[in-house]
Amino acid sequence: MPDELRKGLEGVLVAESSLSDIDGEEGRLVYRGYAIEDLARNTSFEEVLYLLWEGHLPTESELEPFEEQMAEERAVREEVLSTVRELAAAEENPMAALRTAVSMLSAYDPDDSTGEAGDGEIAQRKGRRITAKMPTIVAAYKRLRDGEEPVAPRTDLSHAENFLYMLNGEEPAQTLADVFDMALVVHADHGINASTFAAMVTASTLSDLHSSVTSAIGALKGGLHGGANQNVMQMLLELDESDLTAVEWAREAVESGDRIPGFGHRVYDVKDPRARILSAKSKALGKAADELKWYSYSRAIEEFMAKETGIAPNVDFYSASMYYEMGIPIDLYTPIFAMSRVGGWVAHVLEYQEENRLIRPRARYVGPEDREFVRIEQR
Ligand SMILES: CC(=O)SCCNC(=O)CCNC(=O)[C@H](O)C(C)(C)COP(=O)(O)OP(=O)(O)OC[C@H]1O[C@@H](n2cnc3c(N)ncnc32)[C@H](O)[C@@H]1OP(=O)(O)O
Ligand SMILES: O=C([O-])CC(=O)C(=O)O
Repeated sequence: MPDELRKGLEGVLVAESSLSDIDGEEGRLVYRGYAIEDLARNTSFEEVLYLLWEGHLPTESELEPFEEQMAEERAVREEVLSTVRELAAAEENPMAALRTAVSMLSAYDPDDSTGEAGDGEIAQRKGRRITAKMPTIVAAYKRLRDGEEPVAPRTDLSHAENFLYMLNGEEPAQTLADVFDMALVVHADHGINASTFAAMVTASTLSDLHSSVTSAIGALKGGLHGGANQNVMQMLLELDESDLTAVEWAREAVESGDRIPGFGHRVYDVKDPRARILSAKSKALGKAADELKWYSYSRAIEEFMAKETGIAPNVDFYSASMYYEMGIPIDLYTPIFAMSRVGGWVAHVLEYQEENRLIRPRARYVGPEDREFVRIEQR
């Protein structure tokens, strides 16, 4: 029995992985050896999915059928949409609605989950279907919640374009689709983060992929993980409503011991490279719309935090103002994160199951010992 306790599993190695690597001291992130900056600038989300799932960047002749397969899987059955309708009517949180709907997809998946146990090919097919369908669920939820009918997916648009089309009922401007596609690229994988680990823990019992992804969505939802992007925007809105400057706001929060959402990271000691990429986009979108307020608040908070605490922004900090500038409702930011991260969840499950071992850590028992049992009538 080991005696060193690592709360939060900090620094514990649980697996070997060739998917993504993080240099937390230098602020570098690579997917399968490619720098995130190069991927963000030059690849589509579909190419990144292919990279994560197949191990190499696709050639044009590999990418085309892959994109077609993904596009053909976008439609979601009426039974699932009708549950989404009920959840939207009940004002269920959209991450919770997504979690429920993804779980429900399992019932209609052509691959039977009973025979799945550790079968990589089945998990890969399911991974493709779940990834293709998640944007349809998120867009349908948003439209139903707004009293509109869902827009059916199209197969002639990219993953990013099609999501924005289903969300707004019209084809997006190319510049917006490109920014959104880049956001999907930079959120797709990040080592053994909490939601990926949740997916792996579930997979390690030889459960099915829908269960893994459902576990992961639940883990991503929390404010210490993916849910922080929504909290960042709520904070910026509250700051805007207040009489304080951004620096005064941040100082007050830090002095009262509050955590500023979008700051700090378990692995990075310096600025998250994704925050660098997203902050440039947030600035560019703000400039184009002649509304730099959200970016400027964010910059001022970043500068204050760097000077006063040395704590740097993570991926969730600038995605918030960027999505806001794109007109995306705040409570969809985390579901959008999930629409991208599902690529990493599936890849890690597939990789882990190649040499699966049940994940089962221990706790140091600190409860009472040797108590005398007393029957209920005598207690
Ligand atoms: C996609 C993602 O999941 S990225 C992370 C998204 N989450 C957030 O942005 C929420 C805000 N951030 C945090 O709560 C944390 O930084 C986490 C959860 C991300 C990482 O937590 P941990 O690795 O456990 O760091 P830990 O909680 O030990 O913090 C270390 C120190 O930095 C401080 N700190 C960490 N984050 C913040 C923050 N956002 N604001 C203010 N102080 C902070 C802590 O108070 C602590 O200080 P102390 O040692 O004086 O007590
Ligand atoms: O790696 C982490 O712990 C959190 C994170 O940034 C991510 O999941 O993208």
